[in-house]
Amino acid sequence: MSENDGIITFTRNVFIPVTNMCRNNCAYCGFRRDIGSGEAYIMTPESVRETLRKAAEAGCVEALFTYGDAPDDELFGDRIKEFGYGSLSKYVYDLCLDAIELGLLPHTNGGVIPRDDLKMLGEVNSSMGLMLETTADLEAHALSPLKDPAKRIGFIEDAGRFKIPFTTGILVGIGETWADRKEALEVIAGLHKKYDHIQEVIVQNFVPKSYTRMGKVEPPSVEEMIKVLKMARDILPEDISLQAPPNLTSHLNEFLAAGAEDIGGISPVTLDYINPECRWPTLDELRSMGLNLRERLPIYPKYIKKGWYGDRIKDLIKFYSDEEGYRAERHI
Ligand SMILES: O=c1nc2n(C[C@H](O)[C@H](O)[C@H](O)CO)c3cc(O)ccc3cc-2c(=O)[nH]1
Ligand SMILES: C[C@H]1O[C@@H](n2cnc3c(N)ncnc32)[C@H](O)[C@@H]1O
Ligand code: MET
Ligand code: SF4
Repeated sequence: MSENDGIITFTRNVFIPVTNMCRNNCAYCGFRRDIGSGEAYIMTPESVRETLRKAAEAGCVEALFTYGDAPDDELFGDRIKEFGYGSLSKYVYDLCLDAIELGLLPHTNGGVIPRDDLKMLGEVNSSMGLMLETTADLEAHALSPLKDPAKRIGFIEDAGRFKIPFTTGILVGIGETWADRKEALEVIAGLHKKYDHIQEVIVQNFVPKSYTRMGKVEPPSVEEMIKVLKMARDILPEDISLQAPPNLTSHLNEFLAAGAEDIGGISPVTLDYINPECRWPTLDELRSMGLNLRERLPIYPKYIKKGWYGDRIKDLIKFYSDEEGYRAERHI
C-alpha cells in the first residue's frame, strides 16, 4: 500500500497540443510531424480558446500545454508572427493567460525551452514539467539534440532555481538498462534534495506505434514496470508523488500496488495526443476498479503551502483548493 492510505490522486485536465512541429525526432514519438508533410500544425489562438472553453464547462481545473521542443525561429517563425508574437514561448504565455481567465490552471511541458522563457512561463503556470526520460545516451534519441540528458538536467535545475513546482519522469523501454533507470531516478532524487521542487515523478511505459522507427520494439512487460515502480518508490524521497498513467496499461491496479499514488491528468474533453490510441478511463471506470480517488490541482498541496506560485494565478489557486490543498468539494 502506498504512503497516503490508498488514496489515488488525479487532475481533471484538458490537453492542448499547441504544435506538433519539433526540433527533435525521437524514434518512439507518434506525435511529431515533419514540416511540409501537410500534417504539421500550430493551433490558432481561437482553436485553443474554444478547447479551453469546453474544458471549463466540463469542470476541468488544469490546462496541459504539451508540444514539440523549441520549434520556433527557422522552423515556423512566420506563423508565430502572424499571430502577433516574437516567439513560441510568448504565444504560449498568452495562451496560459487565456486559460487562467477561463478558470483553468496551466501546466506547461514544452520540452527544453530557453532559460528566460522558462522564467517567464513560470509566472503563469501552476507547475511545469519535462520528462528527463533517461540519463543514457540512446539510439532512440540519436536525432533529438534536446534529449541530451545534460540539457534536460540543466533545465530541471533551472526550474528549481526559479522555484517552479515541477513534474518529471522516466520513459521505460526505449533501450535503457536497469542501471540507467536507477541512475535517472537517483539524478531526480538528487535534484530534489538540492531544490525541493519536484512534486511528482511519472514512470511512463513506452507504447509502440507502428508508424514510428520503434514501431516493432516490444514494450516493457508488466513485471518490468512493477519492478521499476518499486525501485522508483524506493529511491525517490517520500514527498515526491509517484505517477503511473492510467491509460497506457490494463494493469493499473498492480502499478498502484507497486507504489504509485497518482494517475496524473484525466481529460473528459480531449484525447491523450501523445498516445491517441490509448483512451482515458472515465472516473466511474476507475472507481469501479476499486480506486479511492481524490482530485488535486496541478500544483501539489506542499507548494501551495510554500506559496510557490505567481500573482497571476494566486486567486485561482485559492478559489479551487480546500484547507489541505486539494480540490475543494464545492468546486467538483
Ligand atoms: O495527459 C497527459 N498528461 C501528461 N502530463 C501531465 C500530467 O498528466 C498531469 O497533468 C500532471 O500530473 C499535472 O500535475 C505530463 C506532464 C509532464 O510534466 C510531463 C509529461 C506528461 C505527459 C502527459 C501525457 O502524456 N498525457
Ligand atoms: C510527453 C511525454 O510522452 C512520452 N512519450 C512520447 N512518446 C511516447 C510513446 N510512444 N509511448 C509512451 N510515452 C511516450 C515522453 O516521455 C514525453 O516526454
Ligand atoms: N516535446 C516535449 C518533450 O518530449 C514535450 C512532450 S512530447 C510532445 O519533452
Ligand atoms: S517526444 Fe517530444 S521531443 Fe520527442 S519528437 Fe516527440 S514531440 Fe519531439
